[in-house]
Amino acid sequence: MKILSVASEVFPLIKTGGLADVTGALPGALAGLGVSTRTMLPGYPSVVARLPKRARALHSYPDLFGGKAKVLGVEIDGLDLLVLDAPHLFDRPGGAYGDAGGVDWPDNWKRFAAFSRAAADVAGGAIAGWRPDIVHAHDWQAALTLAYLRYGDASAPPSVITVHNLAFQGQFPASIFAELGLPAHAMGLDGVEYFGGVGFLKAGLQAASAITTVSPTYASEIRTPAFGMGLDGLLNLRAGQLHGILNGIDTGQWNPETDTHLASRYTVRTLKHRSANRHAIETRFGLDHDAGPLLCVVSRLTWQKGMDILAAELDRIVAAGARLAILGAGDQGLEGVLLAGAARHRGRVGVVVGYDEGLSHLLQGGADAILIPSRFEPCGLTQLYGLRYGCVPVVARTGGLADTIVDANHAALAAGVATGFQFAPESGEALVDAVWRLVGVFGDDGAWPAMQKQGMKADVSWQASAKDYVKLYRSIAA
Ligand SMILES: Nc1ncnc2c1ncn2[C@@H]1O[C@H](COP(=O)(O)OP(=O)(O)O[C@H]2O[C@H](CO)[C@@H](O)[C@H](O)[C@H]2O)[C@@H](O)[C@H]1O
Repeated sequence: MKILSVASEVFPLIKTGGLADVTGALPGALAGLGVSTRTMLPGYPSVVARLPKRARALHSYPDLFGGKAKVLGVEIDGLDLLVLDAPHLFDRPGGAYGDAGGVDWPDNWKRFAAFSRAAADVAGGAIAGWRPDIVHAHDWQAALTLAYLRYGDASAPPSVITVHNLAFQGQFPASIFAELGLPAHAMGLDGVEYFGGVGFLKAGLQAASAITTVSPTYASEIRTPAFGMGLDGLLNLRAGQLHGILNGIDTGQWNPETDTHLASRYTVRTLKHRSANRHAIETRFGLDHDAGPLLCVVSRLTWQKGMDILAAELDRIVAAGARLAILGAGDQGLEGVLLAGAARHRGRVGVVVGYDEGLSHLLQGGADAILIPSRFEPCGLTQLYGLRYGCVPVVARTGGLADTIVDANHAALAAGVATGFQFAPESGEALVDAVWRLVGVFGDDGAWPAMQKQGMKADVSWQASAKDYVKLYRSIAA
């Protein structure tokens, strides 16, 4: 079976968050099940820089939304890629979605409409000798692919759309509709129209043969007004086609036994070797060297991730005897509050502002626990990395966090099945209460390593979920 995966981020070529991890790892897991994936992504500068000199142009456009464009076929790091090389849309400094200051590009609608147009062309057979059996679009940036297929190509292959985060919907004014090249009747309630404008994600949800999101709990949550972000009505209408398939992780990239980002590598049998990583973290974050629990955070600094809740509780977390190493970037107001907290608690709280893949591995490999106080979390990957690295997750009970962590309540501890700490509601009180519970278990040198080891035994690979995707692909192809 042949899949065309369409995504705006793919690790290791371009990553701003968890989407890239998933689109970079899933093809490898599917390959073992007899499913081959070609992944289409935009030709950002970081992607074009990785292309071989003579990458083959498999399809060309004299004019794609205002400039010349080509679809280049390459293989990089085992991924079979189709890169949309369209310099007028993607060759610019800054990030994938905005300038260096984080402000969204004003022509994002055009960039991702063009990307989707080209993906729909590939799905329809634009590349000689290759046509996919299924089109799998990820998030709003790829969603319009399915609308182009729905309104353009009667023989279009069946499709899946995966929602990695319903908070990002690609909502634009109605005035852009005329430039999308869709027929007039597409601008309707069951088409691309969304609250009077054009909704890219909405259009994809409407057109897809099947909808998935990245955990079973989030699949239920988004059917409620509290989590549906305006799309719960549509998702309820399409509930029969909505599936929650848990993310896995790339257990090759994330393996404490071989991870070159660590100061010291280890296995479930040599947990004591984590102490060198712990020491390296303390040095890097300017923290005291002591025997109390070292907590970490690896996160986008946003409201979704509950980083304001965390920032407001630094004093009480420090008072509980914990130290905290925070790696994050995002909201500049939050960066300031956290840096001020670190200045107030020298030696107890350290903050590194920025995006640093290697440091994120070191934190998982040396901190005792990772805090994830998200207000909502479609799946979450950092708790899965935490499990694999013996970095005990402390999570809000929501979305995929609720699905992947076994709370250390009395019964779970007694049965030896606990893998972390869950708290609810998503409040400062509940977070601090969970930290106190952690401090209690940390002081028990039987229970604590048992919990680390139990987490390390959890299956966080793609194995089970890749099978679920194959089942879904087969069911819609039939
Ligand atoms: N400052 C920093 N430096 C280095 N690395 C950093 C970093 N900040 C974050 N990261 C890394 O970025 C990734 C973030 O993963 P999340 O699961 O939290 O995804 P995110 O919320 O971006 O995406 C959405 O999509 C994913 C994938 O489906 C869902 O799991 C998730 O719930 C949903 O919100 C992890 O690999 C993490 O280590």
